Amino acid sequence: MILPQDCTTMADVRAGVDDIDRQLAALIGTRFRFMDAAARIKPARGAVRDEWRKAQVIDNAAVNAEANDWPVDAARQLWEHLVEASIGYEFDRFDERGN
Ligand SMILES: O=C(O)C(=O)C[C@]1(C(=O)O)C=C[C@@H](O)C=C1
Repeated sequence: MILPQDCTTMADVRAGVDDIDRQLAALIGTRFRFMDAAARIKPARGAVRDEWRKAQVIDNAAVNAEANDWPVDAARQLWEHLVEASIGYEFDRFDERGN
């Protein structure tokens, strides 16, 4: 894969971005498989949304962004959406259990 510092055209840049996005999609897919597991393991529907853990996950995302040299505010916004999407998905999977 081409490195950012080696890009000389926008085609190079976009090929790099598309490759990164494919990798992100695979990782996010694996993250959603953990939501399948959470929906299977949690004892009650009321446990699906956990605001304390949500705050911890978003704080972790901010620390990880800073460690990898990208904007902390962007990380907080992205993970806010990611965790809310995960919660919605987890509710759907939990409700499929039927108990
Ligand atoms: O840690 C959990 O309890 C999860 O179900 C995972 C997760 C997340 O997306 O990281 C999703 C829902 C909870 O509100 C908190 C965090």
